[in-house]
Amino acid sequence: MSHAIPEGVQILGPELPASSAILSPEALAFVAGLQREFGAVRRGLLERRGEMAARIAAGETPRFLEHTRFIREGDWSVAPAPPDLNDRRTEITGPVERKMMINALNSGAKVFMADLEDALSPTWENVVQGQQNLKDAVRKTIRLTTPEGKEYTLNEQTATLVVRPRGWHLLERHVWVDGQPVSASLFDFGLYFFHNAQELLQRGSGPYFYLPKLENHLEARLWNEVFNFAQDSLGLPRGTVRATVLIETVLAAFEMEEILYALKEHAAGLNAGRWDYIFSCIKKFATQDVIFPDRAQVTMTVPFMRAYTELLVRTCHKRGAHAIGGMAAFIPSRRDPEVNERALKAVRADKERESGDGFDGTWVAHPDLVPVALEVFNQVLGEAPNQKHRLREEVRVQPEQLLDFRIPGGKVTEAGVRNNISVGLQYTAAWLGGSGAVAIFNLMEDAATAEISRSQLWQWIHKGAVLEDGRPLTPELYRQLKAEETAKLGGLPRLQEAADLLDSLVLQPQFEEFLTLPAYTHLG
Ligand SMILES: CC(=O)SCCNC(=O)CCNC(=O)[C@H](O)C(C)(C)COP(=O)(O)OP(=O)(O)OC[C@H]1O[C@@H](n2cnc3c(N)ncnc32)[C@H](O)[C@@H]1OP(=O)(O)O
Ligand SMILES: O=CC(=O)O
Ligand SMILES: [Mg+2]
Repeated sequence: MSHAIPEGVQILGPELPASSAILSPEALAFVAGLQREFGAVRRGLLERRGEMAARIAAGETPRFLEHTRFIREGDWSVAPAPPDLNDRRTEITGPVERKMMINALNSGAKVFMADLEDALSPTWENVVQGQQNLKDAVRKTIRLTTPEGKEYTLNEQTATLVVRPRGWHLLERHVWVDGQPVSASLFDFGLYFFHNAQELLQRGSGPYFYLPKLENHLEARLWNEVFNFAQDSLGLPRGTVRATVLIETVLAAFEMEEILYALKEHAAGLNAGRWDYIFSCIKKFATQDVIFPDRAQVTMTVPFMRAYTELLVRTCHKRGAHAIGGMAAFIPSRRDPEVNERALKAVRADKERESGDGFDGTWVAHPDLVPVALEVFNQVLGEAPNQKHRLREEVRVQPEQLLDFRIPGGKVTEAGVRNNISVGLQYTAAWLGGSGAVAIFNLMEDAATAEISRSQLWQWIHKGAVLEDGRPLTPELYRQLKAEETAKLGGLPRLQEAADLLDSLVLQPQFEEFLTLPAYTHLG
């Protein structure tokens, strides 16, 4: 690289057009400072995840924590929301890709969650260019002219920007600090914060984040320490950062209050990240005698998903925090009116349930879904920015309800197996090609939904699931169905690599923690 690199930092990725602006010596020094301060604690917390998983595999049942009872019984609230994060009735999400970011910011949604996580394939180019796109979005200079000559610029009024860095389990292998790859969370957070925090404040906004895949309040506490360190380093007041935590692991559902408490003045709310949550339920109990039915049957209205979302709303409102709903995966179509109508109907029903339950806002995956989500939430909220006054004190959720994964009428079918195989293949191939969110069979698929598909296949094969027609799902039957599904996908780029990855994920005896960990070794 042409510019100086701080002592102890190595850049292994190639120089890109955005490198000099994004990977400046000062920005890299900031990220290296975070890594040196927090890298060891992060590793310790990941080890703790492994220990907890082993205890559950040995039969321990998660419970609300005894030693944090004082938090649950204490009288405290999170800090009031900043003005541009008080009305979150519709939030659009999408990867940090230039055209989509402009479309999302212009979509009419109140918030845009710019995603470096589930929706982004973290190629070196995607993460570095993504930071440049974010920098331009903050300064409102983001624009694009397509090869066909179509111009994209920002409207006068745009959504509030919230950024989702990658989860604690991931590394950014193109940047090393003192001989180790840097934490992807610290890399994504650090670069965004360094380049934009001051600018955002001057513009009347702030550095706002979504925090993914936390498993417990100690991981939230680590984020809180990162925020304090980052704010102190740049001379910004503590409490400038605002973070909304995705409750998208089954263990985090037992520590929702503790997570808000750990983030103290930085806590903004919780989000019901349904897809990773389902994945986590399958994963954490993968070695026990629980068999989940076809993916399409694990809906938001099954008892354990109701218990989790009801508890989330009650917890948030008790503490003055926003409760944000999740992503209905139905994708509208501008080409097929029937698909479009089906998607709008399904999304409307999902948003009606959420707004009726007390959520203050929700996620949508596509600009054409913003109007329906807004309409549904407008009906419930009217002029009010949120419905935090609905305390939902009647909600009582026992640990057993969060852990009772039985689904009345649930079945594993050949169609369900084929669907999981095909989605696993198509999504992994797209991810390897640099796209982290894709529409497959008219549904949004991203890293979280794809995890469900491959973890179900593992579970069905390894726990002896029997299809509704009486056949067990053996490795041989899986191989046969996979060969047929692969043949249907013809010349899809990176298909063979995706098929090899899927085979190893579903056939190996041990359950792989995240599909993106082995897949990342194949990425540019
Ligand atoms: C489990 C979770 O974590 S959920 C959150 C993470 N997942 C996501 O954020 C997924 C977000 N959604 C998407 O990525 C996309 O909607 C997809 C990939 C599912 C479908 O995208 P496409 O196939 O491009 O959809 P389609 O062709 O209908 O797009 C029409 C237009 O809408 C735009 N668009 C579609 N989705 C989005 C979005 N989320 N944000 C902004 N613009 C979007 C397209 O760029 C296109 O714009 P153009 O007309 O200017 O060319
Ligand atoms: O990140 C959201 C989810 O559903 O997973
Ligand atoms: Mg997720």
